[in-house]
Parts: sequence; structure tokens; C-alpha cells
Amino acid sequence: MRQPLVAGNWKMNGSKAFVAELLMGIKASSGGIQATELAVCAPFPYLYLLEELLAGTPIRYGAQDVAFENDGAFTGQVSVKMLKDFGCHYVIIGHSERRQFNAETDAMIARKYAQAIANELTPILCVGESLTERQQGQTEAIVARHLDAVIELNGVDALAKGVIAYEPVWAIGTGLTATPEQAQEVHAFLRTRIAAHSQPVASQVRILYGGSMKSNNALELIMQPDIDGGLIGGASLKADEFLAICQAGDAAVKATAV
Ligand SMILES: O=C[C@H](O)COP(=O)(O)O
Repeated sequence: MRQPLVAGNWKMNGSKAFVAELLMGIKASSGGIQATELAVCAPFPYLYLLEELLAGTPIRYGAQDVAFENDGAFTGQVSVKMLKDFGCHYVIIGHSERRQFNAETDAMIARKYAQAIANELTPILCVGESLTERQQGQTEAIVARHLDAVIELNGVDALAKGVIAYEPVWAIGTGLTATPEQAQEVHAFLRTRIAAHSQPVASQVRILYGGSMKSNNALELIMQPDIDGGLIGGASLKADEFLAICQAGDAAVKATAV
């Protein structure tokens, strides 16, 4: 089994006080998590707090977006180098909310992916279909398009330097979770598609599930053979709930080892 990763995506939530309290809560109880990797992805202004408060802990952190250029006249953008300057390990790329509200295209996302790996920042590449696309039977075509854009620009080996997150748009923040079978089906499709280019990369790359993952459904999702953890939105804003999902990662490892 690949090591599970449970990453929180705080989205546009928080304040200095909220972030400090949440991190203290996560730090206080994360010692019991043995086999699962923990990470949190914060809004840019709070990265300095993560650098300060997570120093000396195994908890990794990152941002939720990055520019596809390194520096220069790009008002409002934040570069990979800047994220590295604050000790970031991860960056979320191509989240559906950025595709939807910021008109990010597959080409832009592929370039962001390239910038991240060129600077040894680990991208978490999000792919996923909308409800209409699922109802029209286009799920596989959509996630394939999202994945292929990154492979075409960066080569398949680049996927081994990142993480993929399957996030069905209809399950994000809606309380509607994909069933373990629905999620596994898409995860297996993605892995098979990668295997057509490289079996070693397909075996190695972690594919997270995201979309209303909570403590009460995490275990059965992470127990699926091609689901390697979660990208958690709402439930990552409560330390207890987030840690309970991390514990589900540990429980999945334990159950698989038996
Ligand atoms: O990046 C995280 C996903 O968008 C999932 O969000 P959610 O757990 O609030 O549904």
C-alpha cells in the first residue's frame, strides 16, 4: 500500500487567530498518527504562520495555487520560489474552484505543474467532473483530459513527482460523497491511463479522493485499492475531524497489513 496522505485545503477561510488555534489543535493530537502523512494548504497570507508553528513537526504544508511564471510583471501572482521561501512542500494545482471562478485552463494548469516540479515543490493536481458531465457519461473523458494535459507538457515521469486528487465537483462542499465504488472506479481509470505510459509511475503515484470526505466515510474510501488518502475541504477546518480522517488513514494501513 502507498503511504496515505491526508491534506487539508482550507480554501478562503481563516484569520491569524483561527489559523493559530487550528494548528495548535492539530499539533496537540497528531502524535498518535503513525502511518499517514499530514499536510495543510493555507491561504497565502498565513503561510508565515505555518512556517513558524509547524517548525520541527512532521506536518507538511503548502499553498492552494501558484503562478506559471517564475517572476516579473504578473500583478497579484505568487511564484513557486516564493512558496519555497516560506517552506512550502505542496501546492494544489487545478482545483475545480480555480478552473470555474478563475478561468484556469488545462494549458495553464500544465504550466503551473511544470513550474512546481522544476523547483521541487510537490503539486497536488486536481481532476474531476461536474454533475452534468457525470450525468452525460463524460466522467472518464473529463478526468482523462485533465490528466493528459499535464502528461503532454511534462511527460509521464513528472507525475511521480506529484500527487493527483480526484475531486468530483458535485461532491465538493455538498455533503454528497461519491460512494467508495464510484470513487474507486475513477481512481482505477486514472491509474490504468497512467500505466499505459509507465507502469512504475502508475504504481507509485498517490491518488487522493476529495469531496465531502469526513471522519464517518474516510475509512471505507481509503480502504479502496486505488485511493491513497484525501484532499479535505470543510472537514479540515476542525482539528478533531481532520485528525479523525488521518486516523482512518492509519486504520486502512493497519487493515491492509494484516
Ligand atoms: O479540496 C478539497 C475539496 O474541494 C473538497 O472539499 P469538501 O471536503 O469541503 O467537500
